[in-house]
Amino acid sequence: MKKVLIPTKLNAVARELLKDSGGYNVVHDDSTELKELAAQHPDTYALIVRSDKVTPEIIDALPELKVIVRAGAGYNTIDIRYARQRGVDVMNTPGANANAVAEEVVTLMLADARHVVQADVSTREGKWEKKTLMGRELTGKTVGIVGFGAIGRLVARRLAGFDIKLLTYDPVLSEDRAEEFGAELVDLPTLFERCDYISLHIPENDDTRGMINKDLAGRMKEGATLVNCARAGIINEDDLRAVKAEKNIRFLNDVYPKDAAGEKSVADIADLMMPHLGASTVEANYNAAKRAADQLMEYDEKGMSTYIVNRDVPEGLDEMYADLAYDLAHLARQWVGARNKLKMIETSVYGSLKPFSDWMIVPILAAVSEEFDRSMEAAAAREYLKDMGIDYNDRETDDTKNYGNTITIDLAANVDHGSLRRVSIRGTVAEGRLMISRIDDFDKLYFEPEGHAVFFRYEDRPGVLGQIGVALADHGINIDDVRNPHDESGKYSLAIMKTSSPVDQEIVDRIAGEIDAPYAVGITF
Ligand SMILES: NC(=O)C1=CN([C@@H]2O[C@H](COP(=O)(O)OP(=O)(O)OC[C@H]3O[C@@H](n4cnc5c(N)ncnc54)[C@H](O)[C@@H]3O)[C@@H](O)[C@H]2O)C=CC1
Ligand SMILES: O=C(O)CCC(=O)C(=O)O
Repeated sequence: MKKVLIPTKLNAVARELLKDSGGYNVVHDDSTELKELAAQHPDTYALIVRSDKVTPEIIDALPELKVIVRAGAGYNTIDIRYARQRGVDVMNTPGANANAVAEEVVTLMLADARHVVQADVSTREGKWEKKTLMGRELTGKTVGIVGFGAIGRLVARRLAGFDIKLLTYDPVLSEDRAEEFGAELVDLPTLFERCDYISLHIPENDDTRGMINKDLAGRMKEGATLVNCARAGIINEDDLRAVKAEKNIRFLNDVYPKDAAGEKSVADIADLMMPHLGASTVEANYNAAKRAADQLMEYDEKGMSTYIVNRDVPEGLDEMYADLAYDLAHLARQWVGARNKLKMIETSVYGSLKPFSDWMIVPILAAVSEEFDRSMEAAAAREYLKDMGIDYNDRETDDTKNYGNTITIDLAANVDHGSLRRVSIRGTVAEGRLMISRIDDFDKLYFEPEGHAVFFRYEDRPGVLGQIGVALADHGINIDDVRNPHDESGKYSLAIMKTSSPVDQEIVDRIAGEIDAPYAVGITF
């Protein structure tokens, strides 16, 4: 029998379903530390967790481990890359607890607007504070939802009865799809400027960490409300602190860097705090537990699952080329504007990579869309592109061009006034290193996508490189490497500089303004 370890408070339905199937020996213990349980049960085959941290140490302590099921949505607490290295599949149960979070968001908004917590305390104290506890109505307000996935969409539906004006921002959402939910698709700064309530429903990852920064918080309307029932890391807490008092912003919060008792660093800026209760309803706990057990049994029956979030590269493909596709697409995405709506992806795959051209959409999509992970499947990627209204074309390629094993990725995205911004980037692997060989008309670049870099495309003239160098130095940023090719016409130059530290896009944009560079990107590979 396969041993399943459930080291967390999870509805008993998971345990019962697995036991009843006759194939599993289930250890369900929510009072012992996971580390200790791992030491006691080294023969564990499957681990079912909630927000429990699954570190390399835990994975190493379980040599028989084959699968980890996250009974929930966010898997930022599981080291999925290390799990992959160890041949461990990781699944989540997307959507299973979405309604619970959506209801929590509405609860927080109303509770704050009507001072429910203070009113209860003061009335119990014998006070009668009708004047000071004057509330506000949610009806008719403008609400912005950042991240229009399972939870974001349910928040929209649950709030529909309040006759709100709904705005949303999600880089992979089409206008038509947003409209189906009665939402207007806008860019992130617009959403922050126009909304009375803003609710965050995005995953925490390398791209979203610290995303809610001084610039965005500073755009909020006086007295507007920010709700975070997603993950703590997506807000730059100090930036929010800096603008909160000045703008009289309300901040309603469910999530923290660590799921544990103790002082909370946001306590001084949060107007309402919950101990990560978003998914803590009887219904959600049941749904997520049942889904975890069902998915595990289905995985064992079929030997695979569409819910795996850390799938591997196909057999025969050198993983470096998957990394290359990812890096090329990552740069292309920044080039066309990370927040601009993507309209088209085209690829040309040459040489021995051709048999994998179909699959390459997986790392490409993972690089351009937060909703997609490199571990997902090509069929899911194509479904996803259709859903999002993104045209995808894997072009026929001609090997007589002698490009060797190269990949070209073209992206096009809508810019503000409805026109398209396009870029074409080609790369290869040489001497065991990833190489970017071409960006649009700038050829023979042989640039290694590693560390931090800035790119500026400008009309060629003397002195520009110096100007950029001085501007970076003003911010304490050192330049480690410089390329400065001209395009075929000789009219334009591309400054590529590797930098000692990341360069905020805000700084990049400022320098771009100074040197009149319409295309300017700061990136970390
Ligand atoms: N407080 C709680 O107890 C819970 C919190 N969560 C958190 O909520 C997050 C969202 O959950 P779901 O809606 O179920 O996930 P989901 O995967 O269905 O939706 C996430 C959405 O965010 C979008 N997105 C990704 N990056 C973005 C960006 N930079 N800007 C705007 N949109 C972006 C994606 O395109 C996607 O549509 C989870 O990742 C998890 O961290 C989830 C469940 C419970
Ligand atoms: O299981 C929980 O209580 C946390 C849920 C959550 O944050 C998630 O599903 O991402």
